[in-house]
Amino acid sequence: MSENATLVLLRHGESDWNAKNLFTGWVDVDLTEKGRAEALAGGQQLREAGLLPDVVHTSLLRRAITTAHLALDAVDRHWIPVRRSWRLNERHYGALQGKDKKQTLAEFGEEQFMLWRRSFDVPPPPIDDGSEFSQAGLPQYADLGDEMPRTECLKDVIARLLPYWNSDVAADLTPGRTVLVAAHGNSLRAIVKHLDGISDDDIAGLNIPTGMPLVYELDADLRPTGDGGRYLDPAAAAAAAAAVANQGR
Ligand SMILES: O=C(O)[C@H](O)COP(=O)(O)O
Repeated sequence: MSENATLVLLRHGESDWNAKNLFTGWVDVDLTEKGRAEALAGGQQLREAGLLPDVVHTSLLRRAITTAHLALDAVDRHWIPVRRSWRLNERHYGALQGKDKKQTLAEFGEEQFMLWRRSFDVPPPPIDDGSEFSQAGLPQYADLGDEMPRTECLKDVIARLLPYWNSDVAADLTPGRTVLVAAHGNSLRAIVKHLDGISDDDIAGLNIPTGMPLVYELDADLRPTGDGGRYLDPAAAAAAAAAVANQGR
């Protein structure tokens, strides 16, 4: 048995609002048919690579939960334990939730658009609790109290995600086991930044494609071995990540 643990990071398949090019954040939209197919394809990639998850962690958002279910169904691992946490949710996009990315770029210009979308520590304006795209009062977040975000930057995501990573995910990352984390573009950027030691400036250039497994072998200290994370289909992942980078243009 390997002395390493295997981590599989999987961003949800294309969502309804990904397809419409809308800022999504914590708005609980579903997958498109293309997104469902991406999730199944991600599971088939795991099967072909012989990667059989022993436990799965997801956010509380249906696009990640459904992606995990479809991918695990494709690899006959639908029966494994599942753990869910808001700490794996997508970055809360504040008052940008529901707004068109192209219109936002046109209205606020390149610098402000990129600051809100990809800077490390500049959050969008907070969302009003009365907004139709606010999550205030939803039962799944009832326990958050004052921790309930109204907007987040990537630094905020890292601060609320790492406690879960260091406790719940780390506890499952034992030698010889495979852990699937089905989450979101920015919560996975937070994990990759942590694992790869990417600087606060360089992280702006990292984009995660939908539905494509990113695999790490982690040592006993949960540090990546070898060359770090690897996509099972690197060429397709690079092309899809470039498309994510160009959203709004
Ligand atoms: O929440 C969203 O809008 C997307 O899932 C991530 O969007 P981004 O790639 O623009 O951060």
